[in-house]
Amino acid sequence: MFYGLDLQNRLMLGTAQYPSPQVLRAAIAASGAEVITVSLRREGSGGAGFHDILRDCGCLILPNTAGCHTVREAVTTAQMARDLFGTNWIKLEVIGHADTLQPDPFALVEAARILCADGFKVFPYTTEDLIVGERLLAAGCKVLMPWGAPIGSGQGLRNLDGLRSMRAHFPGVPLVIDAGIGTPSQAMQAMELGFDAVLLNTAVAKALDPVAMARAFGQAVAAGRLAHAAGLMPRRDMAQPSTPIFGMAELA
Ligand SMILES: CC(=O)[C@@H](O)[C@H](O)COP(=O)(O)O
Repeated sequence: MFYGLDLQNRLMLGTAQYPSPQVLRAAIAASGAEVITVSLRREGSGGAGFHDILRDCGCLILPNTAGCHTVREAVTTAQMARDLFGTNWIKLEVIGHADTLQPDPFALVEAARILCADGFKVFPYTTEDLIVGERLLAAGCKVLMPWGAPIGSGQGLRNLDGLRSMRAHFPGVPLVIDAGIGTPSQAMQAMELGFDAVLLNTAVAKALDPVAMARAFGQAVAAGRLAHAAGLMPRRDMAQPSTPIFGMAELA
């Protein structure tokens, strides 16, 4: 549940960098996504076509504060987004470093505290750091969005151990892998690990065929979720025959 909302489709799709509004529209439909994220800047510069897509696609809009570097910027952007989109959902990004676009954990927690107190349902883009996660929950967040890898890098789940620990440490908290996913198999891996959803943008928008790629990601996320629910076999160091050995011919 994401702030009381259950989602059948666990792929959340970004809406930036598509070759055209038509391709964006078709990619959203092909992905099956029920939630799309929109930056306030993009909304402002997207034109009527973009606005129509947001209105007609039937998806929930998760506005984001992409590009914000300070608490003040992020909080103001979130408040403007609430007015513009008529939702109190906000994907909170407070960027701390220009090269890695990694979140500033201190500013993030502070902005989350202010926005939660103001009635927002905050989806904070964070790292896999457990203490920062604890602080975000204490600030009022009910969902955490750890990064897979730096935004736009396509590196996948870069700190697998850290993400596994995070999943184990916050068993009841919806965790969404956000950013850095480059291939459908990486998205599937996140879901197999028990993450609740995957948010991505660049891998679809910059594909040669974004519509086909959106479909591939939708299917991968669904398959990973199904596999996790089905119970994956434990890994073993040594071989174990999968065919029973009784009944073998005895050679005298
Ligand atoms: C669109 C958005 O919110 C991005 O900031 C997000 O984190 C996606 O990252 P990728 O583009 O790496 O998928």
